[in-house]
Amino acid sequence: MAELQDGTETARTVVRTRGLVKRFGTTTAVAGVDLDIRAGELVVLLGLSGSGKSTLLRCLNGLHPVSEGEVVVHDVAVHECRPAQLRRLRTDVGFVFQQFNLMGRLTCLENVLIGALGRVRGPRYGLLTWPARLKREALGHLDRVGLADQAYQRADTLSGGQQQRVALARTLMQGPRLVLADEPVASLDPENSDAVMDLLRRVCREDRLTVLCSLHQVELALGWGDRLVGLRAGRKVLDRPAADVSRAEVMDVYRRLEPAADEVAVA
Ligand SMILES: Nc1ncnc2c1ncn2[C@@H]1O[C@H](COP(=O)(O)OP(=O)(O)OP(=O)(O)O)[C@@H](O)[C@H]1O
Repeated sequence: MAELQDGTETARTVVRTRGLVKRFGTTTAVAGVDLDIRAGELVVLLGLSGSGKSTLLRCLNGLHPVSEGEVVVHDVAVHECRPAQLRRLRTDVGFVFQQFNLMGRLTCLENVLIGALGRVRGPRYGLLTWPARLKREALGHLDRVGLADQAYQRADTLSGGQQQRVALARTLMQGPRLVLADEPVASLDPENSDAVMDLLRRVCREDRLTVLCSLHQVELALGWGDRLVGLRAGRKVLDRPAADVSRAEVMDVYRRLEPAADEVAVA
């Protein structure tokens, strides 16, 4: 938190992009986005398929090098980072994927411990090779996501919702200050989607984590986001507190692009 001259506190900016452009060949996926995200916010990224949500998320932790513009995360200029600096930055930035990316044949506990690989030297083969304090910590994270009883069960025997909660526990184990979640509930039913969003919201509040999460479901976005950011064809078309946004305004983000005049078919 930064302190203002009058003594009040203002949340510090965790993510700042200016004129962010990402091109893939002739496709412009992100077309000049300015974005500021403050510590402790849960920001939801909305937009049609192909509007640039995943690309924007991946530019924030350097998974995609930017084509133009600036990306600053935790005061690190990501657009100028060398590979070693990017690796360091990523220990501070968790990434949650739609498909969980768990190691199915490993237990839930081992999967969570993978989040601590950056904190130990050398590879680990099996539970016995992990320090007891890290195992206790991992069990604590599993408990927090409601899966302590499944700690020694193979991850691929869990339901999709449970697997995503294990993936969240693994992210928490990493100890990040920023979590980027790319459609974390896209393959879950409504009940499990709510459970995962509730968890994201809780870690955001309790640990003062900052979360940027892309979603397709308008109701979830309105229900769980502090702020909604809408993308259309790579441009930011909405950026407001969720409490001030109507459903109709969110639906407008999903409006199909009008075809250009010269593309309109003539009979
Ligand atoms: N690695 C890539 N190579 C080439 N084009 C890409 C690549 N990644 C994304 N694109 C293109 O960039 C545009 C934005 O894609 P992106 O995946 O960011 O959209 P999205 O909003 O996340 O879509 P979805 O909701 O379907 O995941 C699309 O036109 C896509 O085809």
